[in-house]
Amino acid sequence: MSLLPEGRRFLLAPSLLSANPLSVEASIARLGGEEDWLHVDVMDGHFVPNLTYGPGFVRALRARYPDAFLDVHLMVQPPEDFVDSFAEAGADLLTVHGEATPHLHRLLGRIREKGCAAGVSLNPGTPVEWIAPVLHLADLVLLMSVNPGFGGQKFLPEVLEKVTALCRRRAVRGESFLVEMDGGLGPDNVDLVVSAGCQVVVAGSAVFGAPDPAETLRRMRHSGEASTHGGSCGA
Ligand SMILES: O=C(CO)[C@H](O)[C@H](O)COP(=O)(O)O
Ligand SMILES: [Fe+2]
Repeated sequence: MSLLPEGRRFLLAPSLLSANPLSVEASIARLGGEEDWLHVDVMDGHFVPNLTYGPGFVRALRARYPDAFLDVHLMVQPPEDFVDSFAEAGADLLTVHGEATPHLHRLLGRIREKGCAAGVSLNPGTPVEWIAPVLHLADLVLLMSVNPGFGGQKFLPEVLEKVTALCRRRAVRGESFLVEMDGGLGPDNVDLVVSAGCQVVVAGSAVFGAPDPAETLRRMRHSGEASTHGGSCGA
């Protein structure tokens, strides 16, 4: 299964972490329908030093936006305890951190059994070799380009090497996972990550902190589409 619609080079996933928590609907309306996915950051105060939403938030999003693609980024430990409830709440994609469980192989299988696409994420300090044995079970790899826990941090360019390594491996093995980048992204650097081969770009503060979030997404789309392909790794 590929999550990338035919003819699309990359998708934009605004992160609700930077939306106004008192008026999430109004924040989503300000995206003007320019978003491809809605990125939902779930934090447990244990795997990461911050707290956000539970499955009830995803259930409410699903009820209000039945056609939205809900990209749920689980920064929780152990993720095994939460996969079923977020799947049943209506997530489309559940991404778990490779660092958060010794049972990644079993867990990715469980996510698919629950009817969701399965994603695996890595912190900036974790090498891609860590997840090599499970890549055939993944629909998406989410590379953190900041240390997880907070929005508004600076993009760490050293993670671009991981995109190159993953794209090479994907081509050699004929695998189909997408590569998503998350953290410190916006109109000024989307071209860099799309040309490196990323197919999903998350952006929180750059979108919701802008005077016109819809226009910011249009600028990001234009910049990413105009970027040059990065050799054999370009999407
Ligand atoms: O997973 C995350 C943080 O752990 C967020 O998705 C990410 O930080 C997005 O925010 P910003 O674009 O402001 O960096
Ligand atoms: Fe995220």
